[in-house]
Amino acid sequence: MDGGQPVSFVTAENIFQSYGARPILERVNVTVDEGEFISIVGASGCGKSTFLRLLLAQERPTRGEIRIAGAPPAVEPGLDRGVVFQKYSVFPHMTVRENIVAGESFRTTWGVFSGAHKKAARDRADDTLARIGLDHVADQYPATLSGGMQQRLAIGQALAAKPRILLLDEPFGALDPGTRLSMHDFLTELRAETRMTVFMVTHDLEEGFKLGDRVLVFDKPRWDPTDPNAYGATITYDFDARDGGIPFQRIEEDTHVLRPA
Ligand SMILES: Nc1ncnc2c1ncn2[C@@H]1O[C@H](COP(=O)(O)OP(=O)(O)OP(=O)(O)O)[C@@H](O)[C@H]1O
Repeated sequence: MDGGQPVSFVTAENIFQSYGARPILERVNVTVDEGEFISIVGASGCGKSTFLRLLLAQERPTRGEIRIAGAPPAVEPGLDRGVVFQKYSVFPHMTVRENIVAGESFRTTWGVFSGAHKKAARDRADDTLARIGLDHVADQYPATLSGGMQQRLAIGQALAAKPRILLLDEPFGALDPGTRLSMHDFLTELRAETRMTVFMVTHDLEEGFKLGDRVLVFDKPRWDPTDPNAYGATITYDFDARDGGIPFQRIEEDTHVLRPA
């Protein structure tokens, strides 16, 4: 913040991304303020996860530039950006507590703690586990936890490194509706505490509007029926979703983004 005004934190400027000759994203432009929660929706295969990978610097765009706090995103994982996927975000061979310690250790030079640092890291991990309601299963392995608990662990692990940006790729997609709702509350609380910037890909428009400050719709503005892969997707709508945003039904009518691909 600068004099009370939000300052652009993440910027995507004229991003194009192609795999071989196939365009996936084209002319993606967006500016995000620190602390905003950005939901990303769009048809399957339109490049939502690709956009997250660009933010993570796992890939470089074919054209255009991503900037985080004024600089290209660092290639090292886990320093300023934490990531959670629908599945497989935690280490199955580590206990719950070890997973949290591992999340924080991404901030260290070598990715490991030693001596007194290790003990302090375990204590901090126990605080985090109490915070996310998993202290009673600290010594268990992830496979023994429910889906909701595993995703809470994954989010706790991603937050242990104190990232400024949290990237969520359909984090609740595999959970039953009740667990999903309690995860919404959990994420809302965590966000109020940390004021982190969040990008969340979801197939659930209601979830996107409920949690997001803005909902970005990725879609193909140009479409060749004889060659569906001829053009890439871009951000076709950028909805203000604060205070409930625009009603779900209207989005569906206006954009058709949820039509099956
Ligand atoms: N490394 C890659 N090489 C070639 N093609 C890729 C690569 N990664 C992704 N793709 C293709 O790019 C397209 C966009 O993929 P992406 O996963 O970003 O879409 P998405 O919108 O996240 O889809 P979904 O909603 O189904 O998860 C897909 O057709 C995918 O097959």
